[in-house]
Amino acid sequence: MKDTLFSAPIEKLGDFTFDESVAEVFPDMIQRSVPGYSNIITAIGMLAARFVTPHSNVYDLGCSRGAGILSMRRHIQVEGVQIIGVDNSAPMVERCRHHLSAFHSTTPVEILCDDIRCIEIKNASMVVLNFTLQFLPPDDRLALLQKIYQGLEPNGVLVLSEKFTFTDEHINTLLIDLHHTFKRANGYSELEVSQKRTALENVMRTDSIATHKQRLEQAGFSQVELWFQCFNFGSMVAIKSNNSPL
Ligand SMILES: C[S@@+](CC[C@H](N)C(=O)[O-])C[C@H]1O[C@@H](n2cnc3c(N)ncnc32)[C@H](O)[C@@H]1O
Ligand SMILES: O=C(O)C(=O)C[C@]1(C(=O)O)C=C[C@@H](O)C=C1
Repeated sequence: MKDTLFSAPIEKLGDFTFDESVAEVFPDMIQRSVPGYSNIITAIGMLAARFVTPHSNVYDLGCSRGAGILSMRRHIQVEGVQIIGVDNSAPMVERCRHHLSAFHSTTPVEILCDDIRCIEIKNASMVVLNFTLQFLPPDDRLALLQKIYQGLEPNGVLVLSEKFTFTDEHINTLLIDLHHTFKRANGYSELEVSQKRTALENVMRTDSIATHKQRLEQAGFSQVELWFQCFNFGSMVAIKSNNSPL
């Protein structure tokens, strides 16, 4: 379904939430809003083919309607893998479960309606945070990454995709502007772009690439790299090294 949520003037613009109306249009919204989204989803599948090991767990934290899970599941060839998707939006979880059940697979998937800060992560070969960390309060981000690091097995991978801010004001303005041009090219009006931006202001706090790298390293990851960037959006991989002390 087409996203027209911000197309008419909204008198009292509240904070953006992943409610019923957002969940309904979400695939169209994210596809038209995030440059490179499809490439990232495809690459998550390619990474799953390389990193997922037999008899391990795979987590998609903030899985929304399950695009990342489907991509991983299609590429997992090893046996005994359990995929766990987590999202605290009930309307997203409902659609995710329904969508996944339409495809046959031998790899089981469990979708939990829960807060990613509360779940246990263990025996993981791959963890995905695809545009989710930016919605956590900044003070909670390090603890989540530490929990992920501890739950990963050696050689396990974390994929972290985010919208970024840039410390150079000129570059920051340029990349935000290019993102808005991208959204306009995808059919969003000036009003839609600006109302969504205001709605996101209090709920989505973005970090710089340098902040993400530092935080990942602080959490324990020694191998961290940005593998994709388009304008102010991108995706990083962080690998738990083989000779990790933890
Ligand atoms: C931008 S969407 C993620 C998109 C999705 N990963 C994909 O690739 O299609 C962010 C998701 O994170 C979920 N979310 C945000 N904070 C959360 C939290 N603390 N616990 C669980 N889910 C959360 C939201 O409900 C939303 O579905
Ligand atoms: O639409 C925007 O401007 C965004 O920042 C995109 C973004 C995201 O980065 O997660 C914000 C909220 C929606 O979940 C989909 C995409």
